Amino acid sequence: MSKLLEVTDADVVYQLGLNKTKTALRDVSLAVGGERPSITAVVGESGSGKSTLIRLLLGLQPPSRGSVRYDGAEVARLGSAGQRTFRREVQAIFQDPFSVYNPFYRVDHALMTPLRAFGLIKSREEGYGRIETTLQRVGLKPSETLGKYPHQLSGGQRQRVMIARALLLDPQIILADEPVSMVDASLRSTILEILFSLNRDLGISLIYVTHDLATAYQVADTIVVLHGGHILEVGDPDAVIHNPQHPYTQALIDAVPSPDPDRDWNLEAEPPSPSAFLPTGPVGLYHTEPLRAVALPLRPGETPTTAAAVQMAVMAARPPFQLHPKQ
Ligand SMILES: Nc1ncnc2c1ncn2[C@@H]1O[C@H](COP(=O)(O)OP(=O)(O)OP(=O)(O)O)[C@@H](O)[C@H]1O
Repeated sequence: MSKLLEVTDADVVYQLGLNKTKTALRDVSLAVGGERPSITAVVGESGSGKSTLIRLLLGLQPPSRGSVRYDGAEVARLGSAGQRTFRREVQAIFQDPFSVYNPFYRVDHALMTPLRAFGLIKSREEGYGRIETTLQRVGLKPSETLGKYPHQLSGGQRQRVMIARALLLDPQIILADEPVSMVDASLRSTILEILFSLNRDLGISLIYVTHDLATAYQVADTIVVLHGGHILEVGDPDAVIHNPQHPYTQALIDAVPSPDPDRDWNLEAEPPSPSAFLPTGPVGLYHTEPLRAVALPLRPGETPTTAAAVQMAVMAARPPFQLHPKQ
């Protein structure tokens, strides 16, 4: 059982001028953690209020109405010891890890500093021991990572170092804000799998904030659809995808690139290999009729669709289907 982070009936209203306000979130309620470690995906387009929600959950933005509670206590009213625990146990991973690093320090510094700041280590050696174990946990080789400056790492490595940095603090909850939007398509599923394993193996609850319904479906056990600062729909991924209650959710589903039966493919030409279009790992097909299929990343535990079926979907797809062409 992990600690519960809970937003209840919250509004966030920004003051734009003397008489002008902007309501970025209205009547939002959301709970993460508690009885069972969970993965909640918050899906919304630009301007829907995702960043505001993250700031609210991190205690960086006070609600204009309603409450944000962690382990039963109002976050805004936590004393200094409570604040410290909250800041350690609720970690965030942002979309552009480069902006989080100080370019003048080696990554060791980014990893050691929080360990020292929270008094979690007694010596440099102990720190390096924990750092090396944690880097391995996220699939990085310490010998290829430590001693490097941020610009000497790939985007995917930087993002994994950020996940390691969060993990070092032994968090209860991780808020991941578009964690895969800036990494190479072929790494996307690897990073999502790492996040998924933190939940499955370490019991960490995750909030995965994204504009991408497909990856939300892939990892989450609950999908929250945010639009214009409102939560329009909440449910388990299958219910949300197969039986959306709100037209906006349907529009999001429709926006997932799908095959176009009218597309005139030159069948004389060598058909493209599915892997050229779908490097994010095995896929499942939604509508199984030929030429009407929608390929989405597989969720853990699902059986992959046969390569032939994927090939058919790819052949029938219009260009936007090539969402993640190999670089
Ligand atoms: N500090 C602020 N002052 C005034 N308005 C703001 C402020 N921050 C955000 N907003 C407005 O609140 C709304 C929600 O913004 P927010 O950044 O939370 O959305 P978002 O879903 O994260 O968008 P994006 O994906 O583009 O970052 C937007 O209309 C934005 O212009």
